[in-house]
Amino acid sequence: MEGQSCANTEIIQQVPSGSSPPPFLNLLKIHRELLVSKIRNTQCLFDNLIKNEYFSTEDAEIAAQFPTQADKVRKILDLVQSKGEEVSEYFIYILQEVSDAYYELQPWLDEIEFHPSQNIQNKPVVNTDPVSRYRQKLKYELARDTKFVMSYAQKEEMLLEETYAASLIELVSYTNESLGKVSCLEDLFDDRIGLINEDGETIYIFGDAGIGKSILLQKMQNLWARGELAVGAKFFFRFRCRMFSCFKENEAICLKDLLFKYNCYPDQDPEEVFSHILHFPHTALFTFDGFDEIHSDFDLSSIPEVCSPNEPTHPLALLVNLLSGKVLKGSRKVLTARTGTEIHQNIIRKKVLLRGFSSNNLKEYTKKFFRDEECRVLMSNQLEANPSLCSLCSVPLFCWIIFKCFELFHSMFDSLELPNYSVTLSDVFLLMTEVHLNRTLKTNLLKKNTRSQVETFRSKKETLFSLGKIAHMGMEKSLFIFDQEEVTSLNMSEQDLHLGFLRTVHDCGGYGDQSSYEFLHLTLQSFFTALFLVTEEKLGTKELLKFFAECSSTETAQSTCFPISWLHKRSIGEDPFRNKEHFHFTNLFLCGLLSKDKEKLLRHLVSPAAIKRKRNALITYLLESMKFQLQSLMRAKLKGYKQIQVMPNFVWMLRCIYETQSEKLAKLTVRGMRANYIKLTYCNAYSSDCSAISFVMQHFQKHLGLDLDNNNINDYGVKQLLPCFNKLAVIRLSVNQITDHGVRVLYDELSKYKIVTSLGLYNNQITDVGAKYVARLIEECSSLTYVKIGANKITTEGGKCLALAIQRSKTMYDIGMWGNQVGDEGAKAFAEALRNHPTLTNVSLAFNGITPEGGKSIAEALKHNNTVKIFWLTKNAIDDEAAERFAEMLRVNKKLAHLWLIQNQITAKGAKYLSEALQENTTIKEICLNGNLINQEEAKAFANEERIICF
Ligand SMILES: Nc1ncnc2c1ncn2[C@@H]1O[C@H](COP(=O)(O)OP(=O)(O)OP(=O)(O)O)[C@@H](O)[C@H]1O
Repeated sequence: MEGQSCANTEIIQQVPSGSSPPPFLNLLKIHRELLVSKIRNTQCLFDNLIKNEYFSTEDAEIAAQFPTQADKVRKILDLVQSKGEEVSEYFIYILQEVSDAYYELQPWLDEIEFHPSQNIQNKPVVNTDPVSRYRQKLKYELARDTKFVMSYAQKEEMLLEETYAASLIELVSYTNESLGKVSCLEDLFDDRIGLINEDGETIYIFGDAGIGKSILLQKMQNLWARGELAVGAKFFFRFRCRMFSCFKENEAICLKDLLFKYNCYPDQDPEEVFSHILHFPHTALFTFDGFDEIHSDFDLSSIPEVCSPNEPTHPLALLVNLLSGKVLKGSRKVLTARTGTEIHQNIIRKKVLLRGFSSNNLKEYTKKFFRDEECRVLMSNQLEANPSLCSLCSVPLFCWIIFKCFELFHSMFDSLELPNYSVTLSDVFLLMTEVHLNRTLKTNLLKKNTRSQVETFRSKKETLFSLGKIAHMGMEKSLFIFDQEEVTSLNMSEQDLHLGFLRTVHDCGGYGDQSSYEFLHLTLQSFFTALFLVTEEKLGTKELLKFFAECSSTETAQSTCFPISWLHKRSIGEDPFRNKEHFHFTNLFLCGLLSKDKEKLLRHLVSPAAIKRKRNALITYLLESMKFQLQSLMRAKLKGYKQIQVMPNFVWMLRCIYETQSEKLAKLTVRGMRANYIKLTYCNAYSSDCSAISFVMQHFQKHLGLDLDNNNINDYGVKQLLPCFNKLAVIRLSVNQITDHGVRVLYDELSKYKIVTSLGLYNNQITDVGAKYVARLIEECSSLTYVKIGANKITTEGGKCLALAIQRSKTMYDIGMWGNQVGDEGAKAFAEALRNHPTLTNVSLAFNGITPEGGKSIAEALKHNNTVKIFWLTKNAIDDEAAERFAEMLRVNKKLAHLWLIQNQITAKGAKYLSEALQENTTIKEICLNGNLINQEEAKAFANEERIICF
């Protein structure tokens, strides 16, 4: 040590005074052993030193003849040091520049704060290290190959960057209990979370078909290639598992072949590269996609226990050895498979479950998919409008298909102006089927798929039949899980089973070790059942319509919906609360598949005669059923209207009619209604149902009342009503989810036709913006006399606009504002409207934050009003002083019949004013003071005045 510091002093002393070049030679001396242990590649040093004439070829030969790498490095260091400061500096510069080869020395370079002089920086350095050259090649190829995502239908390419959205990734235990969420892809390799088996080497990612396993691996590969996956991997090898089952049984390859021949070949010195990988296995990362896709007769139990990386073996055995760590122990492996694939527990290090899109992920994906904001908003509304579509969208593949359908619809609507073109659920499912069927073409990576939908369906006819058969068999028995025997008896091929419509189910008991299957989504089983009903050539009418009968289990439904006796089938003791959605969906798809425009496709699967026969049977049935249902509905007569109140089942009927896209059926339904006021309240109708509702309602000849109160309709739903606005005289949409945008649509449409008399918007999400549209409607449509817009988010501003519109209107009869926040200023504006209004009869400003000040203005205005009969001021802050003004008003006003002052702050004093005033007023029928500050004892004072109600 002492000697060393002496030598340093000596060197430093040699530096000419006035300049202070860094002591590079000295650095090489001090850190000699570190350099010897970390420099693995000497060729690159030789190449650069010779090229810059710092070394002669003899120098290189002398150093190269040493048998070990360490001795070679020692000799090089000796030679470099002997040649002085500049060569030493250039030597360190090589280490810095070829960072790939000397990556282990990068921390050291940081530590010594190495900054080469300008002279040295001007000297060239070439990277001739085969390992780092190989790494660069891997990076380049992966970056190139992962830049684009081929769409599932294989018809277009999209940039990964612009396509990928995060999804729900969960670390789980062997038994799939959650161990935490993965927030970034590095978490997958971090042993601090989700480690379940230290000895396992494989990170096992699983999830359903189309959930995003492959794209997740692609994202991982792309990040690595761009240097953005900080997990310390120097080499990245990716494989599709299906490749391993393409070999013949007697074929054998060794690890080197697998890496180099079947992945990426090193341009220089493969031996050195391979030996580097063998020496540093932890720097290699593998991804194996789709373990479920391996189909081979190869006997995995025949894999030998001991294995060497150099020994050729069957590729499948090599895969298993890699995954289990018998070959290249310490390397990292990521394996994906569909849910239900059997993987040996002992090879698993971590288990990762892909759950698809959360609602936030879905929003992000929607943003990426639809660049155009208008389109994006429309799509989001549609998803909100349709819970069955929305639930399908948690599976990214389905989401993509649904978005594609929407895009198509939107482009047609915009560019070709086909306002009548509508996408039905059957359209979406047909596209979904087409995409899945095209999966089999996935192997051909270079060729885009140009097959039409017809060709795809025709070529996969048998597969569709098999799937239809199994779905139908299950639907008949209410069976959703199929065992191997059932599958075999229906001749389902292995390939059909793995197309992605079915998934394997485990732990369902009773089936022993054999696999069982279920459809990926229950609606898919319904769809295939319908497809079976349509494509089974000889199927009779009874069989065809069987599931309509299944939908009617309760007495009411049975007696009201289904008039055809042979369709009735209900065993005693059947559970009336059984969920019937899958039957409803089957019927829905049956209607869709038998619609006229699907015939072009389906006649390739079944004869046109059979389709026609079935369509006729279906239409006849729907008509009879509709007639029967309508006959038994509750009917009432309102002023000028004949009302019917329909049941939730009726919404399914409308959905079916819409799916048939049959105008004739829609017209006949309207005729059969024999009513012009349709009450669809509490029918659990969603916005998407509004398409079906307007598809039928637009055929009314005259004005129509449509009551959709208490459903799940949002702005999107309002838009879907577009085709029937020209008929709507009464439109009630209270207790739904309508915002200002929906109100804007209402204004635009209703003001065009000016026939609306009554508008119900109670309990929605309307703000002052929406209130202004309603105000304009009141002003512009003298027909509008009845508006309920309470329980929204309207404040003073909106309140004032409404009041002003009412003031200007010569026809307004009823305004309901219960539960907004117009406050005193709003109340004053309403007071102005009341003065001498010619028609206003019912007014509610209940629960609107009105204090005595606002109350007084109203009382004052009512002195000058001769139309209002009922006034609600319930739940405000009216006190005795204001009550006194109301009392004064009652001495003058001779029209008001009901004054509601429930839950205010009136005491016995205020009540006394009112009671006294009644002596001069015979028109008022009641003043309701319940919930004010009057106790039982005090109330006795007004016992003689029946019209004062305190309790
Ligand atoms: N995270 C995601 N972001 C954007 N799109 C996605 C995402 N995940 C999946 N997709 C879409 O779904 C399609 C199917 O995904 P992917 O091929 O990764 O599914 P998979 O789980 O590997 O399915 P399979 O088991 O059928 O092979 C993709 O082509 C893409 O359109």
